Amino acid sequence: MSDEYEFLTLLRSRIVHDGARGLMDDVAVLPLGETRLVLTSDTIVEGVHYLPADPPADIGWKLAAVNLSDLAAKGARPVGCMLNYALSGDAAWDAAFLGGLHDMLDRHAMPLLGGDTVKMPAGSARSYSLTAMGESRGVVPSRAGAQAGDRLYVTGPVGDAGIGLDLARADPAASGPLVDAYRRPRPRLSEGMLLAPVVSAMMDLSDGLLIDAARMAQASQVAITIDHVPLSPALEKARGASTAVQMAAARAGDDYELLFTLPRGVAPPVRAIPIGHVSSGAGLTLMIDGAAMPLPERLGWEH
Ligand SMILES: Nc1ncnc2c1ncn2[C@@H]1O[C@H](COP(=O)(O)OP(=O)(O)OP(=O)(O)O)[C@@H](O)[C@H]1O
Ligand SMILES: Cc1ncc(C[n+]2csc(CCOP(=O)(O)O)c2C)c(N)n1
Ligand SMILES: [Mg+2]
Repeated sequence: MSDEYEFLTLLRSRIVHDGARGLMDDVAVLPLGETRLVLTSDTIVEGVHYLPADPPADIGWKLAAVNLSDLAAKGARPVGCMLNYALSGDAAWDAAFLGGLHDMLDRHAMPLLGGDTVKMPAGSARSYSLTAMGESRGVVPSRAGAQAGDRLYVTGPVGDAGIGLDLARADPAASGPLVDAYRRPRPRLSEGMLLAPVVSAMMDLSDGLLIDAARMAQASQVAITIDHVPLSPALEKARGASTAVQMAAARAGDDYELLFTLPRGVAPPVRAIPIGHVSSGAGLTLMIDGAAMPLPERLGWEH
């Protein structure tokens, strides 16, 4: 059991408010008059979520994108956010970070409303947090609604960011679509809004397809089978499409695509790739090229 899983289990035992969704979802949801407030908070840590040599504008972009992605997963419209910032000691670096943060926020009309600024002890790794608020006037899909018989989809291929991270680690000046997928993820907000009214369950892919699908199965109390690991042309060109490459892509994380289920016979209203199905029971099955694969001990990212 990971430290994170153990801590979340402890937190869950103390949760009493319905708005927390049992801490089994991407967000909290608070009814507010006619609408629902959708709340999420994500932190990125130097050396854990980004590389110290990553360009500051990309780090700011990524902080905004990972938070917006949780709103996308619930079909929420961004309404505002709060930033917790640790000064770098380099004013130009801080300005570039804010430039990238605002690039991403502006694309989705997300106003920055406030926050807090601190200084860290010299030499300590830095971390940045954003709390994002969205609103929804319709259904806010959860991870828990997948039903036996549903089909499983993803809004795009997985694994690009994982290879992008390897490339950026090897050469901080590396560029191209895979490095971009790692440094400049694109949260699927318009897709999420179109999907929210029709899906039975939805979440974003941050920790890896396998672990996130296993979480959806657990929250929905169903079994999920993945029979296709979708790879991008760029990834196939760089690494091929062997079983090992597909397995790595399914565990890599940082994808920020939407994973969702639809009743059989309902066509997705956005471009999406069918990757499996839901059945009664529990747990996750992975098929690659028609063969059931033993699941790796670690399905994805867990702290
Ligand atoms: N320190 C914490 N205090 C209270 N709730 C927490 C804490 N950490 C996580 N949670 C809650 O646990 C649930 C799962 O969180 P998790 O971070 O795994 O989801 P996520 O934000 O979708 O994932 P990711 O961080 O990979 O984007 C959410 O409801 C989240 O609000
Ligand atoms: C330098 C560096 N090393 C590894 C990774 C990969 N990674 C770290 S945490 C995480 C899941 C999301 O985190 P959380 O669940 O905390 O939101 C992923 C995919 C990275 N992005 N940067
Ligand atoms: Mg999420």
